[in-house]
Amino acid sequence: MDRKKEVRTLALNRRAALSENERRLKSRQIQSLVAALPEYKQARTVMLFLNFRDEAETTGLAAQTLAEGKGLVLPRCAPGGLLIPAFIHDLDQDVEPGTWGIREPKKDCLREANPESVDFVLVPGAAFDRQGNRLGYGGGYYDRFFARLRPMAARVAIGFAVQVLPEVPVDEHDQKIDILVTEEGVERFHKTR
Ligand SMILES: Nc1nc2c(c(=O)[nH]1)N(C=O)[C@@H](CNc1ccc(C(=O)N[C@@H](CCC(=O)O)C(=O)O)cc1)CN2
Ligand SMILES: Nc1ncnc2c1ncn2[C@@H]1O[C@H](COP(=O)(O)OP(=O)(O)OP(=O)(O)O)[C@@H](O)[C@H]1O
Repeated sequence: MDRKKEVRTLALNRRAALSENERRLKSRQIQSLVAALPEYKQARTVMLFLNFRDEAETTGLAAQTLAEGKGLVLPRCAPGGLLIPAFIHDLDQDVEPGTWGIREPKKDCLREANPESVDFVLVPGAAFDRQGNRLGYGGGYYDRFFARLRPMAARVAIGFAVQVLPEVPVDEHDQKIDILVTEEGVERFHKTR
């Protein structure tokens, strides 16, 4: 647990050291790479997250997803480490700051999505390695949520290259991602499910 905390802090500090300009440029590259993935192109229902703190920006990708007529799902944080996936149709009107100040689907008009209907999931993270492991912020939200997806749904993490480390610590419950996208390119991992 302490090891995870250390590695999380290290990676988040590296991310925080990027300038606004670097972040904007790299975020653009990351979003283009994601949009070019066959898994994204083929997806009818896409679950993204809207960036907070100094994460890579995802708003452009969300706008593109809506413009392409795909179903856009965003997670809402609920007690117990639970994520509620819900459809949104308008990035301004259907979104409000949730528990952690993250922009999430409005609580009073939640149009819940069945996790089984999601084809593509964009996954945030604090640190990643080249074996498909990911370390989150410690909420366990995504590890719990992965269990509710169809096995064939694509789990695609994004982050800046400075967040990729030789090895991140993992526990029994940690689930692997299928693809990692940074501004430097796309890495695919062997699906074991
Ligand atoms: N944009 C975005 N949305 C997301 C995530 C994410 O990483 N990025 N999540 C990915 O899972 C979930 C939110 N997870 C979060 C987990 C922890 C904290 C947080 O602030 N934790 C405290 C420490 C709490 C403690 O240790 O008791 C902190 O960091 O100060 C925030 C969000 C769902 N939505
Ligand atoms: N599938 C699960 N079922 C029950 N508890 C879980 C599950 N996954 C994670 N947890 C619990 O959630 C807490 C946080 O886990 P962990 O540190 O792995 O989160 P993380 O991967 O950093 O976060 P996230 O998945 O939100 O990005 C731990 O206490 C862990 O035991």
